[in-house]
Amino acid sequence: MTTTILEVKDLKTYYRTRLKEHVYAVDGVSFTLEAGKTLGIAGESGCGKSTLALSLMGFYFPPLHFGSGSIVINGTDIMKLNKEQLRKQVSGREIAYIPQAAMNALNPTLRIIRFIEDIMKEHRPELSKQQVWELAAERFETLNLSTKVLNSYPNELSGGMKQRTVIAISTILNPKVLIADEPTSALDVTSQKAVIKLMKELLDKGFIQSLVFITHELPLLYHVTDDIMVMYAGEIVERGTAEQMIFDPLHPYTKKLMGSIIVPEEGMKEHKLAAIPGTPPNLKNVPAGCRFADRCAYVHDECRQGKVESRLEGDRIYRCIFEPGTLKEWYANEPE
Ligand SMILES: Nc1ncnc2c1ncn2[C@@H]1O[C@H](COP(=O)(O)OP(=O)(O)OP(=O)(O)O)[C@@H](O)[C@H]1O
Repeated sequence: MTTTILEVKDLKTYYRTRLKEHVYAVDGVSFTLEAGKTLGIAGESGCGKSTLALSLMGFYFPPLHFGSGSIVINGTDIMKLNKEQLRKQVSGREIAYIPQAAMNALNPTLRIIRFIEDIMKEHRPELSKQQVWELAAERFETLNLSTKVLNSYPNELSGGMKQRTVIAISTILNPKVLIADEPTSALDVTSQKAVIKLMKELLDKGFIQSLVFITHELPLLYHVTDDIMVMYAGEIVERGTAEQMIFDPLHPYTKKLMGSIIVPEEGMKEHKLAAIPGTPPNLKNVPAGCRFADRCAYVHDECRQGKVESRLEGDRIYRCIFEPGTLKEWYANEPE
């Protein structure tokens, strides 16, 4: 039996700029995440991935605003909670977020244990300092991280160790969902592997129940996640298993994104996002029809006529007016 941990329905969030313009960064996003599953989110820069992560955490601080929709975590619609309830009951406990470059944001004047003490002061005030130390040491040992780290200052740690430490701290309360935003970028390959191993261990040991992994490193998603969701201009344009999305994409944008990864043998080539000609639309004023139309090699007049809704194809979802058979025929006839 599968248990749904996170259910997002038609979520719309936006930035209000100083000029009072609205940037519709998350524009009608719906998806679910089951216990034990990992979900990758891919897409070019500016497509709304980080804003989606912030929105799922309930981090609505100007200029980011909630528009509409629901975010149900473990049965609770967090948008029905007030800020205080969100901070105490949800953040870190139900869902934890590791933002981009989080490891560089650690206060350099504090020892690592202090960050854990601060979390516990808020969430487990009954614990003594000694008990917090024991709890932290046990967690670090279980995750094969040296307990010496707890007495270190952030700048005494290597980049990879700092990132693993941030992950261990962020998951100390056993959140149901961990959202990691580009957790391996800026790390060398060995450290990337160690970070991914750590996240898998967190899942295997039940310290987290599901993982959302945001990255540009598409080969990483293939190895790390069960499913991949592709975002374009604030919308989900396709979701499927990692295998389907990489080797058998339906949406022309996914096809372009995954285009450079076509090596089915042992592992994958270490390719980054293939550059796609053109730029995503301005999210202050998105086109009425398909948002990818201006950059799509298969665009037809119908693509620009009205909003394109998501379609269900078997167990996958995609947002294009054309049938899978038509798209696949076009792709098959494409010159290599
Ligand atoms: N503080 C802000 N004020 C106004 N617009 C913003 C703000 N932060 C982000 N945006 C806009 O929101 C949109 C989505 O940005 P977001 O950072 O979520 O994209 P992303 O896919 O995570 O990109 P990246 O991979 O570069 O982090 C972009 O158009 C961006 O310019």
